[in-house]
Amino acid sequence: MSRIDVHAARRALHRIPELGFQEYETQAYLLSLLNGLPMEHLSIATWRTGIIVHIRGSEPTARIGYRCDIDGLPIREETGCDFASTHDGMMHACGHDVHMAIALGLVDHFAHVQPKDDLVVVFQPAEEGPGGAQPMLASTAFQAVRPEKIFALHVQPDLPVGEIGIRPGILFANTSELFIDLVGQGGHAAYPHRANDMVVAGAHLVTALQSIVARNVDPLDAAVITIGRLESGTKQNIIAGKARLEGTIRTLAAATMPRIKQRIEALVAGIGEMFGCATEIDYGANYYQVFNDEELTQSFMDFVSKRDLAVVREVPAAMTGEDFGYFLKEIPGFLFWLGASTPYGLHHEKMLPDERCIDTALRVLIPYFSERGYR
Ligand SMILES: CC(=O)N[C@@H](CCC[C@H](N)C(=O)O)C(=O)O
Repeated sequence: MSRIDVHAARRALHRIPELGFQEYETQAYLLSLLNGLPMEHLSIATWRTGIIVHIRGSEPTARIGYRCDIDGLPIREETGCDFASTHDGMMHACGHDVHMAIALGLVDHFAHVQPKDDLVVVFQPAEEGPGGAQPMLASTAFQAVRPEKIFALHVQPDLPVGEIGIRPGILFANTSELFIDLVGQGGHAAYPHRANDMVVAGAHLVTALQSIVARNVDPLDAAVITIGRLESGTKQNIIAGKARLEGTIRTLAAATMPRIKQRIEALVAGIGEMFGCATEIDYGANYYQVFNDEELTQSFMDFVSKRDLAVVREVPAAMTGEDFGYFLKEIPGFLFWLGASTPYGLHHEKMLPDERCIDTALRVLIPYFSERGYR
């Protein structure tokens, strides 16, 4: 019987990163492996560029979900590894190649060893944006096999292989993307008084935005505003008539997000007044916090520790975002960090998880699902 080599699959997937909702090659590759498995108790459905695998249990008392994400990032890879991205300017720099390999390992195992309960393994597109979880959750394909509990993981560069990090309650922040356009009047560099310089306006705005977290948010309530991209101008002696800021807002408390947005709107309106320019704000994709079901999380931590399957660390909440939060808003479950021992952080062009973490994840998850540890 054919088995999936999860390490080879991870390397193959690492070579072909694709952006959200464009994961066509990824989907085709995943399907080529999944379709080679014994099909006696397996059904495979697709949803856009995602895949939903339903594994029927032998004595089902519940339907349990496991979700991985499948998209890459617009980053030019600099790992120098021999299975580096072949897609120019794109990279699996957030570990989704590893996440997919683990999900493949689960399907492979349970295709050969039928689980007692039904399992639904979800390969979800567009986690990095614009957000695949919400529409996938609402889709007929997902609702047809909707699980009663759902689980996921994310690689964590800072934790060594063999460790997992988790906490009951909030683990990841609420997020909102942020896009701001400033439109003024360009002109000759030597005649600033006849133009309306959007480089200066953009620079003022980036600086002004820093005051929101510093001065409008309770210091005991964590929040972040990061501007990751600032684009303006075309040439050194031309005054720029446009500027675009792209960033993200993160808050641990859901109620802080609208307050920050109000302040951003006030500051952007102020910049419009100050520089006499038109302004536009777009909040792009918003992700709901990842809130781990407290009872399920605690019992998972005990399950893993008692069987010595991995070292379990209770970690603080992080300001990362994950649209898996939308699954957890509707279906109880949890997400945990999987130690991946790499010196470079998530979204870094040299980030390369130690792939032995795939074995840790399978060592933890296979008994958890087989023995119905979630009951
Ligand atoms: C785990 C991780 O790195 N997730 C991403 C999620 C992206 C959210 C959204 N596109 C945004 O930028 O706000 C993260 O950046 O935390």
